[in-house]
Amino acid sequence: MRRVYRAPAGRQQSVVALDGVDLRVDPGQRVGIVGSSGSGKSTLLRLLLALESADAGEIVYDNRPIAPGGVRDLRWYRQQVQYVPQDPAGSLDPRRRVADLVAEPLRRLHVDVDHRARVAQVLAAVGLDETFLLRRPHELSGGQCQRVAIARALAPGARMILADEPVSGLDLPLRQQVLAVLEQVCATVQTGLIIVTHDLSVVSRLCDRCVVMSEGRIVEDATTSDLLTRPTHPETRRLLGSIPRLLTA
Ligand SMILES: Nc1ncnc2c1ncn2[C@@H]1O[C@H](COP(=O)(O)OP(=O)(O)OP(=O)(O)O)[C@@H](O)[C@H]1O
Repeated sequence: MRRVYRAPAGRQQSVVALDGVDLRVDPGQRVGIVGSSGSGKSTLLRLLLALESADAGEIVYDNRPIAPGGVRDLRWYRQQVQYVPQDPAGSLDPRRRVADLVAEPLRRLHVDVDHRARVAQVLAAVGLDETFLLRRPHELSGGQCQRVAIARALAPGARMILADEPVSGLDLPLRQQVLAVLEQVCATVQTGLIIVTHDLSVVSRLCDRCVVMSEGRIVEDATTSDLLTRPTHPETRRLLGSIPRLLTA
């Protein structure tokens, strides 16, 4: 796949955000996408979410090509592939209650299940009991907001969760809590995960596979344990060097 952002008239050069990216993810796989700032991670995620089109190449899911389009065309895909944003507090409508926030994708995507039961089920999966149903986002901690965001993603029955730096805005104890929730959810609900992060320790905890990006290309793609113990690309070694504790683990 290739994605180029054209320069506005009279401005600097176009940016090649992705070039020659070829990624196959199997059902249930948990893949970390790491790389330095500007390496193309978020662009890849936006393409996978069908929010933007590639200039060359395509996204294929279950043998069907995916392209940005109308809500109706993409409804089935949006049910299967859901997004957890970086800033949960900012992404949750402050006026709505948790029950309503989690039910919203069920309504929008016309998911034919008992909405009330599904909301309770996914909230329980992220460790929030019914006392949270009537709270609004300002009555939640950052970690609880992120749990609600994960519950929202799970609600339509997603088979794959795409997350962009889902714990980077949280302090250390909350990061650990949310990582534990994601870990547990992936294991119990058996959903796949593609997680964009700067942090290899997040990958080592959650992912069975890791893809390293540099300047719009995939420069290394390996099992997490191989990547952490036998990195082959200089960019991977550089990223590992920024977390020395992992090198000695
Ligand atoms: N809408 C856009 N218009 C122009 N250039 C863009 C746009 N979005 C991204 N880019 C450029 O594309 C390249 C890849 O950006 P991208 O956000 O995908 O990187 P990233 O690896 O996610 O970075 P970060 O870790 O800082 O979020 C960068 O050079 C960026 O400046």
